[in-house]
Amino acid sequence: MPLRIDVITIFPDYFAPLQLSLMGKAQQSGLVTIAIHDLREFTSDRHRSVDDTPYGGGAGMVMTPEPWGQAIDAVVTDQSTLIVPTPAGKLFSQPVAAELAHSTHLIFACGRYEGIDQRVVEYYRPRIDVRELSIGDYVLAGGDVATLAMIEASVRLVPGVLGNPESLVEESHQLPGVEYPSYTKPPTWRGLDVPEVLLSGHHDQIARWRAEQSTIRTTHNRPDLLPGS
Ligand SMILES: CC(C)N1CCN(Cc2ccc(Cn3ccc4ccc(-c5n[nH]c(N)c5C#N)cc43)cc2)CC1
Repeated sequence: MPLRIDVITIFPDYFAPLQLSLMGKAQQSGLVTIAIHDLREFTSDRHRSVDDTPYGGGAGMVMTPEPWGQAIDAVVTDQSTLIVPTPAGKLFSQPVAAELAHSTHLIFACGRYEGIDQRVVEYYRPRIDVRELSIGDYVLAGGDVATLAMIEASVRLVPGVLGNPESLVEESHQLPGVEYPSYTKPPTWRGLDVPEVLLSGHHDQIARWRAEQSTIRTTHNRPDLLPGS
């Protein structure tokens, strides 16, 4: 049963990259099907409007609920998970990507402006799994880029999508922290040599060196990922 993904957005062209590379191959192989829907196709007024002023005042505009209700109703099943990207969401992570990779049907609601009327989440929450997710503590102009990131992170974990599942095995067994530095040919480049140990063929020494390098990089770049932090 392929993973089905429906993306609802006012900028369908944002998702053209999903036809390329690994995501494109995943679709061609039938492991994943991805459909992009223009929210404005679900409006009923002449101007195809999707936003209005916020109740209670405040800056900007809020996306009105009805087009979202029409669009989600057009694709939803009882197996659906509705993902709503938002700065206020729970943090998206590799474990969440693994959960999404094993879903049956994902619907991504890509908001813009100041967000989507909260009643959309309130309406679907009693009916299907609804997840408000954020990809990080910085502010984007909408949910489209976040959706691209979450789709790529999740789809690469769908069994059969990655040509070399070995890289997933290594990724999953990796010690907490960031990965070690990687090198390839040539052995010397602009006077810089590949670390000698990597050319030695001593796999135990290579593994030890890589673990040390991971710890050094994690300590420097991501001390929050160190064990016990
Ligand atoms: C007081 C009141 C008027 N302010 C109202 C706006 N608040 C913050 C605010 C700022 C910008 C946007 C733009 N936007 C629209 C839909 C949407 C979806 C995701 C994201 C998003 N940003 N960063 C992430 N990691 C995200 C994810 N995932 C951003 C989105 C939405 C929301 C700040 C408070």
